[in-house]
Amino acid sequence: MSVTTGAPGSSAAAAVDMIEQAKRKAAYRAVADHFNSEMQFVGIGSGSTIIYGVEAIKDCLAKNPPKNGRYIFFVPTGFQSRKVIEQAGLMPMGFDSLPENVMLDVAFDGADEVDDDLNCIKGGGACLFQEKLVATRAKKFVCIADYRKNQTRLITKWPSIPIEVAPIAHATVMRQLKLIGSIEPVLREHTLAKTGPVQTDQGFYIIDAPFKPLLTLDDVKNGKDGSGKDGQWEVTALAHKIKSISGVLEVGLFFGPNGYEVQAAGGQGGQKPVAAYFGNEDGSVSVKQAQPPK
Ligand SMILES: O=C[C@H](O)[C@H](O)[C@H](O)COP(=O)(O)O
Repeated sequence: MSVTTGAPGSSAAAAVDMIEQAKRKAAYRAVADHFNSEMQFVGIGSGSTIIYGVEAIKDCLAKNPPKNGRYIFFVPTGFQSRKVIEQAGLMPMGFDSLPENVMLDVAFDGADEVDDDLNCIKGGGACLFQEKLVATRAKKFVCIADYRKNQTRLITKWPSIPIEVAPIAHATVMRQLKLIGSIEPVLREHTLAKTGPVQTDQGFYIIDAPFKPLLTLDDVKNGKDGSGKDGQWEVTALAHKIKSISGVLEVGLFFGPNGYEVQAAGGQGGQKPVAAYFGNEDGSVSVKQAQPPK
């Protein structure tokens, strides 16, 4: 996760403040559109933007508390996420404690980049495995981000795909990634005081794998070749290819049918969001959304 800072009063500080305001605006809109106090189970993602999502939920509950002393359970996607839930005074529930047949009413999360088909790159903050578990357990998965994440294709501004790997397999996975066209994948390492590889909540490593900008399904329908020839991939094809490498726990591409489509076909949730909210520089919010069921 990159964090830009600047001296108070400087133009860098003003830019940071504008980005934070954009995230907050997007979060409040997303929560207003997709959360209410009658819900019972809500997924909470990871990163800097979801903090505003939880703030918006807390504000909403202060105005409209659940009736008859009922609790809403908030399911985290990792350590940081659980702390955010606890610090807001909300009730956390571990993913593995969810009753068997229960779906989350909604799950909110950030994203590193979102394309025009609502495919996402996630894992910039080293969380992606639990995020995918939670997203696919939700009736609707909703992303919140700022304008920098809103792109036509993935790997436009965000440079690489985070991939969670078993430590023992990291070198062999990196070799495989190069063979399928990744341009110099790197093992993510700590950049501050501690040295060594970043470890996820599962004790795994993260490889950041750059690729050429990814094609959408529309690009393929319009005749472009996304099969990986010359390292040019369509999102879904690449996600399956990476997931099939031994040693990969999860890939930070959220793709395929969204929750509405999966449920219409008799399944549970989907890993692609049904809506993504982007706070803009001018204070407005842009929304990309899938067609809700009739
Ligand atoms: O690993 C981190 C998660 O996928 C985050 O949701 C994603 O990186 C977005 O983070 P942020 O809200 O800090 O931009």
